[in-house]
Amino acid sequence: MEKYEVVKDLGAGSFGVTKLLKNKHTKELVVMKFIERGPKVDSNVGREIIDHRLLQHPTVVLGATHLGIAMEYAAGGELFDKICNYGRFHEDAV
Ligand SMILES: Nc1ncnc2c1ncn2[C@@H]1O[C@H](COP(=O)(O)OP(=O)(O)OP(=O)(O)O)[C@@H](O)[C@H]1O
Repeated sequence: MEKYEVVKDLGAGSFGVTKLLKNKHTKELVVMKFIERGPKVDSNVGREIIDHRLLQHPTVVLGATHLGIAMEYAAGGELFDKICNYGRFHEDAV
């Protein structure tokens, strides 16, 4: 993890916090979801890892205190907002 610097916190979900990281050398952006090791790592987390594997093979990092799931950065904003705006656009068109 020393290769990366935190750009910003993206948000927090039921399991942990998600941060945007930048590789200090290549400048590549990556998203990492940090889940504290312990009881929170349950079958729901397992399902999330399987879901990510179906989309794109994730890098799962096991640290001393946290489980990390690395993802591609989706920079286009919130999917929820896009779906709501899509619905509004189609209502207006009718
Ligand atoms: N790959 C990503 N690229 C860009 N933003 C992301 C990415 N993954 C998560 N985020 C942002 O981080 C926030 C928190 O994500 P996280 O996966 O921790 O929780 P969630 O999916 O919103 O909630 P829950 O885990 O409770 O279903 C998201 O709402 C989203 O705004």
